[in-house]
Amino acid sequence: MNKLTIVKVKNISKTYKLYNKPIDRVKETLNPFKKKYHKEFYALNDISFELKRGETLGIIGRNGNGKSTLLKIISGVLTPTKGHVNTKGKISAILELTSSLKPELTGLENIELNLKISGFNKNELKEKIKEIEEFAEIGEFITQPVKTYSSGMKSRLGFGIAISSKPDILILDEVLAVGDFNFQQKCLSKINAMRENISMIFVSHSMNSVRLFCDNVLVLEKGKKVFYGNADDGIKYYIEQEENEKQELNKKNTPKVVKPFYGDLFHNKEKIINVKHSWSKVMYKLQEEMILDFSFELKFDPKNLIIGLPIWDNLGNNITSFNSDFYKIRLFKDRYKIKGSLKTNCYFNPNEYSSMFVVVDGSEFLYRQLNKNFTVANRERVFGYVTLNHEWEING
Ligand SMILES: Nc1ncnc2c1ncn2[C@@H]1O[C@H](COP(=O)(O)OP(=O)(O)OP(=O)(O)O)[C@@H](O)[C@H]1O
Repeated sequence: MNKLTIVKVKNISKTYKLYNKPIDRVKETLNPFKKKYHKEFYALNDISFELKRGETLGIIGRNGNGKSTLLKIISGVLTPTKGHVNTKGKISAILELTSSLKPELTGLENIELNLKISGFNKNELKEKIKEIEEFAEIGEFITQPVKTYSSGMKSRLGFGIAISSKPDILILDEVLAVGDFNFQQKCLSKINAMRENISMIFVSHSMNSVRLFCDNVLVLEKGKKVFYGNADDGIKYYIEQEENEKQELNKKNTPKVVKPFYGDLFHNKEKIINVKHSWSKVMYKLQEEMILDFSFELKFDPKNLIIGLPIWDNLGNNITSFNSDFYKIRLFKDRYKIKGSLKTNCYFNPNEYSSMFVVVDGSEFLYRQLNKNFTVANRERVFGYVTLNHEWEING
């Protein structure tokens, strides 16, 4: 191991046997042919890195990706299935702040016990106890059994004890996630003051703390090392990855798109030709003016011409429909040439919509074809599917 290297983690893997049913474990033990009834689960998969003196390494990753398992292996609480860890000097691990505390003993007795285990002599003890007492701010409860403490008090005491043992390697697992703001600040400044003299491994979900303290970052994903290097780059990598996953999840969670039921598409070319219809834009914002321009020619004399414009959302719900009875059409040579537009305001929720251009004469369909889809994109949402143009009149 290099002179400056304090922790060397080499090809660490930790596997667990996963059984579908508890009985499978018994079956496996009793099977004369050593038949396997379990699946192998990799909590950690071939992890290697080195930590140098004075360096702080942040380990980040989402829940269940192996961070705590790695810390436990480095601090000797767990043995790896494969690989090995070499460490130089004294390790103090705060895996669970309160795990080192004995509930029946008082705060003072707990401090004393831990300091003795850490090898402090009688002369040093008094001063150290005072230091921890001051840090933990337990007040008169320091002479009461720890089982009577609040969780915040236990955390303060646990942290105080752990850092006072003058470790060479300090391992911190989410310590800053507990306790109130003041306590967190106190821990942070204590950690900061110790940084230069010791090596630290630091698990946190707070990217700010990681950015503040860590030189390097190890990103774990499903037990694998997916990034190791400079803290800023590591955080960027992690955040980008999280964003991508969120997007994937959103895609999965979006309801299955059902093809809207439009009825049969239809075009009677004997009676209607040169039909054009299009929305002014493909994307609208809330309240924006929407225009559908249309034109067509009729090869006959209509009795009661109606243009319809039904609209569906992406799930096939028929949101609304515009209808126009109109007669004012001008005979142009042998044809009726019609040109017009429908204007409305966009009061639809953000979504993708389909609409149809329908021409009917009395009860006879002449034309039923889809327009190009339009999308409504805005941050604000309306209540329900759509908001209708309206005015309130309220008299007090
Ligand atoms: N004793 C065990 N038996 C089986 N699986 C285990 C055992 N201990 C941990 N695991 C699994 O190993 C994986 C890694 O767990 P670990 O606690 O290291 O994750 P983590 O990244 O620290 O998560 P968190 O951020 O939630 O603390 C998880 O999927 C967990 O369910």
